[in-house]
Amino acid sequence: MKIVKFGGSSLATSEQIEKVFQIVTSDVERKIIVVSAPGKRFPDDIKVTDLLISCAQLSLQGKDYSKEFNQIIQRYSEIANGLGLSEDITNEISLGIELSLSSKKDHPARYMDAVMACGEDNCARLVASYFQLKELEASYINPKEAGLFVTNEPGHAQVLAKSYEKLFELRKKSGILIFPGFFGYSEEGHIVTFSRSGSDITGSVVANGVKATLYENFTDVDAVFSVNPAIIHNPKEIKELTYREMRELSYAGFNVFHDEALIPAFQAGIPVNIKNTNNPTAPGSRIVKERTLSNGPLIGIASDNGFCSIYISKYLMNREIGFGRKLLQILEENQISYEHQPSGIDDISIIIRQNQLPVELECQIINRIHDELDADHVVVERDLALIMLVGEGMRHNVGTTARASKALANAGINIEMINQGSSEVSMMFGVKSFDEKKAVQVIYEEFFSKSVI
Ligand SMILES: Nc1ncnc2c1ncn2[C@@H]1O[C@H](COP(=O)(O)OP(=O)(O)O)[C@@H](O)[C@H]1O
Ligand SMILES: N[C@@H](CC(=O)OP(=O)(O)O)C(=O)O
Repeated sequence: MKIVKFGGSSLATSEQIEKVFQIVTSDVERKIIVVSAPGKRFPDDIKVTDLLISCAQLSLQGKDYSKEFNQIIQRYSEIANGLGLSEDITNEISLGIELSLSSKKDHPARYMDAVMACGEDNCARLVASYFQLKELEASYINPKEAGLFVTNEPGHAQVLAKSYEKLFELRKKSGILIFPGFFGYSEEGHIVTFSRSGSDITGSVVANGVKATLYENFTDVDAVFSVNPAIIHNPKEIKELTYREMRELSYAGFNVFHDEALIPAFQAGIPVNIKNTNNPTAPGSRIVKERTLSNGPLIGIASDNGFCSIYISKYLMNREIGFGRKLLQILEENQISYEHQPSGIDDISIIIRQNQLPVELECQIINRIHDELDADHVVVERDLALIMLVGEGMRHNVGTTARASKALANAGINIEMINQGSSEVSMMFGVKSFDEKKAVQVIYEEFFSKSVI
């Protein structure tokens, strides 16, 4: 049994949904179909999820949301008409979204989640109706009925272990099941969404639950590329990569697959195949436990910006028991999570996402670090980008750091920080955000211009 997830780009129009139908019916193993909400039809288009967010925000502020609401209904209506479905389904969708928008607002984050989930939920109902119209035995399944239970963390749900046993029972259901992605239910019965792009997580969780043989993730590119195609034109395709490599790359900026979506599939040993809805016969990229190391040290280079570092130095920091704990406690008390923590003998840098550190908070934190830890220097550096070099081959290749730093130096790019991940499959360079693209380009040139992967 295969679990097949289709992303927003694969559900954006009726023509795309016809492709989905062809793909599903071309393989009898494709039994459970996880769908996102209709995504962008063209680069400047707005995803249905973003329109729902706008509606919910306006509604929370007591403002008129009819313009955005009509845009949403228009999207569903065009799809339904294009697929030859009756007007009834659009009317039902309209009523359902209106009902959700007029529900209780006493818990805004919970309200937002319930409205956002309408995107996937209605898309699943629509796809199921279309499959039925085509005389396929297919039905919509609600995540609560299926047993997808999650933590009560609005916008950041995590699956509860008890879901897996319940999801296994889906194997007994006949016909094709259309499962809405992106949300589950808390034990109290509330709708809770995963983080953005979280339908990938639903697919992985369901694949684990039913012990699928394969998790196919259909998107709009032929493969996972070794670098973001927005930075390098026509980059090399990755045929096969390990779970660890994909986790590092998606965390660091490859938004083709959600970084939290690997663990459930990995735990059940289920391979993931990223494929293209617009070119389904292309083999795509396979994410597996182990791969043969035929290429050079790297499989991919990812990058992301919007980081800052808090640099702290204090003579004999290495001998001071509890220094790190006290430092992290200051962050914890300010509800700040950190991403990396490169350190030396007398100094340490804490890398955090910049949006967690408004300027007022920065001053307070600097003062506390000076006062409570008696630090010699505390410096906050903003607007950093992190360039992540990833590859299982790094463990067996000497000189990777030297090659990357030489490429950066030749391009006149200053390295703000280097961090070798303890997993030994990644290495991170911190550069100024304005150097991000150039840094990725020169490192790509150094490692990929002649290699075969
Ligand atoms: N390294 C990469 N390989 C492939 N695609 C990438 C990579 N980095 C970023 N992307 C982008 O990810 C997009 C697919 O992800 P997404 O937009 O979430 O698709 P979907 O609508 O299927 O969920 C691609 O169109 C591509 O622009
Ligand atoms: N629709 C949700 C969840 C999702 O997974 O979407 P997509 O498959 O389009 O990335 C979002 O936009 O976040």
